[in-house]
Amino acid sequence: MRKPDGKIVLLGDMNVGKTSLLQRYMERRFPDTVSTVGGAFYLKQWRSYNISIWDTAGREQFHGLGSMYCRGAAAVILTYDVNHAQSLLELEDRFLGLTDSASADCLFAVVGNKVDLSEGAPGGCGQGGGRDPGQGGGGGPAPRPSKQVQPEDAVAFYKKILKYRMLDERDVPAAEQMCFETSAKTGKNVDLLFETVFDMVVPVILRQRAPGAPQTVDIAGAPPPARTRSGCCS
Ligand SMILES: Nc1nc2c(ncn2[C@@H]2O[C@H](COP(=O)(O)OP(=O)(O)OP(=O)(O)O)[C@@H](O)[C@H]2O)c(=O)[nH]1
Ligand SMILES: [Mg+2]
Repeated sequence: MRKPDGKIVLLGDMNVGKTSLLQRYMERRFPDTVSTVGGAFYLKQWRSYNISIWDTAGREQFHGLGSMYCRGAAAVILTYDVNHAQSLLELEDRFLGLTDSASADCLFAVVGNKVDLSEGAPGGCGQGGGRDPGQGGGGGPAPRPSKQVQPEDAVAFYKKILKYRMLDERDVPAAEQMCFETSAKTGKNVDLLFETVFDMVVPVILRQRAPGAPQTVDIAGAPPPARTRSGCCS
């Protein structure tokens, strides 16, 4: 098997729909999923490039693996559930630090999944939460959760990522281009998400391959990340 030319990693809390998004894109379906153990990857041929896409486990017990999966990544897709505000906060608190091992010019996409659940919901009702509503219990239709995270919250988080990575807004794709709202269930914006990221990752791959390009730092034996990064998003 040919070695992948570049790597994309999906990160995010458990149950936000990382595996479902990947399966929707790669297999064109929305099957039942089980919570991911460790990680798994798909290979995608995009133009003449071979891209690996890594699905990681959101469960806390696998957290330590995250930075290993991110090592040398050309893009990271940070995923939350639009009906569960805590899942966006978790990206900042738990997952962003894992990207220290990614490529220096790694791209970031911020993805709010499960928009189908709150579409048409009357404002202010429901509790949101990480689990899908309507899975048994009670009679009659389950109330729709209210959408807890708005696009501007995702844009604000994207800007925090840039600050954390010490990147200038002028040197990276605009927040509006890299923040998506998706539904793995209906397929909404799923192709747009992955194909935008693939297109943007190609120049990163080319830069990584260019003669004289700085090589990805192997952090296996490296000291902890620079102090200046810790806590700058809070
Ligand atoms: N309604 C709806 N449900 C979704 C969507 N995406 C995922 N789900 C459901 O949410 C649950 C969790 O989905 P997964 O894809 O397994 O979540 P995950 O982020 O991979 O979770 P971990 O592997 O534990 O980190 C499953 O019951 C999915 O069917 C979506 O877009 N809409
Ligand atoms: Mg999963």
